[in-house]
Formats: sequence, structure tokens, C-alpha cells
Amino acid sequence: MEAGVACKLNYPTWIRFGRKSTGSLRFDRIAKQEHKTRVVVSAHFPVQTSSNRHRSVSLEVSCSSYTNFSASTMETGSIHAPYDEALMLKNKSLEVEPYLNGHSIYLVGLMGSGKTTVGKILSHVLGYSFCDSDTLIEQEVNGMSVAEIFKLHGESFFRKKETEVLQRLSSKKQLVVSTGGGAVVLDVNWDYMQKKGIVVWLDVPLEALAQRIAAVGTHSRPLLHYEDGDPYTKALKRLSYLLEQRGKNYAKANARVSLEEIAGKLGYRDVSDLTPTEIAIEALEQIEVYLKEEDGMAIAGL
Ligand SMILES: Nc1ncnc2c1ncn2[C@@H]1O[C@H](COP(=O)(O)OP(=O)(O)O)[C@@H](O)[C@H]1O
Ligand SMILES: O=C(O)C1=C[C@@H](OP(=O)(O)O)[C@@H](O)[C@H](O)C1
Repeated sequence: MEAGVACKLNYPTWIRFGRKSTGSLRFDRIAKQEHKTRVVVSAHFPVQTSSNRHRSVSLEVSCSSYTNFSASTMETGSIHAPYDEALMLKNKSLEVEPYLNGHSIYLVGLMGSGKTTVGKILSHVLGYSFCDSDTLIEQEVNGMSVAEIFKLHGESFFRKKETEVLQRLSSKKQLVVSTGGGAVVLDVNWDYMQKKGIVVWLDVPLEALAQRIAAVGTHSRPLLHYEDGDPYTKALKRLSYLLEQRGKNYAKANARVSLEEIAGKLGYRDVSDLTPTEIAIEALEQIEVYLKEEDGMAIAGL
């Protein structure tokens, strides 16, 4: 089909895919001028996942001639086009960036929710600096690891340092900050994060978190050392408890990125099929929704 349409117009077509089963097909401007072709496009986007993880999209396109608009359809068929997530991420960041106005992004969520992984992707695509609050704390405490800080100085010392780090970052713009899972508990931390920042919650099902943590081990996460059992069981038990304690705090975030919802939208059966880039795209979408709402409220004087 792609070849067929291109052949009729003698120019290549551009196909842009949206994420919510929508998209558009754009024809080269010169092609439109030269051929005086009015293109009527009806697109159908069932998302399919192939075994090599490259998504392809079926697209049905109908074209009719401009000079004889009522004329019959030139061609109908189906295109399988690669789903370029890096390009989609870039496009989304270009769309969101002007609304961001330099505001920093603070990622919150339970241990293993991907704050560091997704944060690095976001900082790179937005051209922001990336900070990991745990790493900054470790640097402040003479390079001691988080686990060692907990062991030697206790959790309250760690929390004090965490607040100091967030206070220091709060005066800066254009940062993507991966916070520690417990940063949401203290109100003062929210004041710092929201001073020049937007808080985004990565909401990941507990089983997926426990799987991720079990894959790398629990040694670097001292709060997971209280339970018995294998790493998966230990992580699942403790994370369930922590979510009960902190659920309300995470829900205060300006934007929520639910992996279950993204997987549903993309037609995946399991959240573990999602790539960090797909999660980063959704984070930008949710940030955009939040900023547009804020903008609307400011214009309405609310
Ligand atoms: N979308 C993802 N799918 C699978 N594994 C992931 C994903 N995001 C992160 N991980 C893995 O999970 C672990 C924890 O991720 P990380 O970004 O360090 O989380 P956090 O900073 O929230 O603790 C790492 O081993 C990372 O490679
Ligand atoms: O949930 C928590 O209270 C903690 C999460 C950890 O960070 P990650 O969420 O980056 O693992 C780290 O700050 C510390 O072990 C405490």
C-alpha cells in the first residue's frame, strides 16, 4: 500500500503515529501542489506487538482525486510501519518543553519504580541535568553507601540529609531528580520539590517492583532487610507495607504515571513488556496534562 500511494503521488508519504490509537498521514507539500490531490484518509490503528518487540501498526488509507472529489477511492490497503519510540519521545518532549518553562521534574515512587532509569531518559531528551538524591546524600556522607548510612547513622539521619539535599536542589531549575522512595513522607520535602518543580509519581504494581528488585538483589536497599525469605518475597512483603504507609503521599503528586494504564493503552498483557522509553513518553504526557490544567486555571483566575 505504501508503495502504491507513493507511486500514484510520485512522492513518499509521511506517517505519524499517535499513542492513543490515533495518527495522521501527511503527504509531501510539493506532491499536493503538483498533483492537486485531495487526500481523504481513514486510518485504523490496531496496535500489534511482534516477537522482536518492534511494534507495527496496520493503517488503512483511502485517497481520492481533488479534481474529481466524488471519484472513487484511489487505493485502500494496509501499511506496516515501525513504531519509533525514540522519535515519539523527542516529539513529545518538544511539545511539552515550552509549557515546562524550565520547571524541574521530581520523580517519586517506591523503590525500584524506575525513577533513576526513566529520569535519565527524561533529562537527556529535555536537555535537563539529572540528579539522584540518594547519590547526592552518599557524596555528602563521605561516599558512604545508603545501606552503610542506615546501618551506622540510622534512618532519621538519612532523612535529615535527604531533606537537606532536596532543599539545595529546590532553588534550581531544569533538573530531573530521582528521589528516594521515602522522600514523599515529610511535608517539608514537598515544599522543596514543588518550589520550582513538578512531582511525578511512577506507579508500578508491587509484583513488578519485587521482580525488578529480586533481579538485582536487596543489598543496596536497607529497608528491605527486615523480612525473611528469598529476595522476591522479602521485597514484595516490605513494599506492600510501605505502599500502605505511603500511598496517600504518592497520590499527592502533580502527575501520576500508571504502568498498568500504559500497558492497557498499548495493548500489552504485562507491565514488564513496557520499555523505559514508553514510560518516559507517558510521563511527559501526564506532565503536559497537568501543565495545561494549571495554565487553564491561571487564565480562568482560579
Ligand atoms: N521499565 C522497566 N522495565 C524493566 N526493568 C526496569 C524498568 N525500569 C527500571 N528497571 C530496572 O529496575 C531496577 C530499579 O530501577 P531504578 O531506575 O533504579 O529504580 P528507582 O530509582 O526508582 O529505585 C533497575 O535494575 C532497572 O534496570
Ligand atoms: O523507600 C525508601 O524509604 C528508600 C528508598 C531508597 O531509594 P530508591 O527508591 O531509589 O531505591 C533509598 O532512599 C533508601 O534506601 C530509602
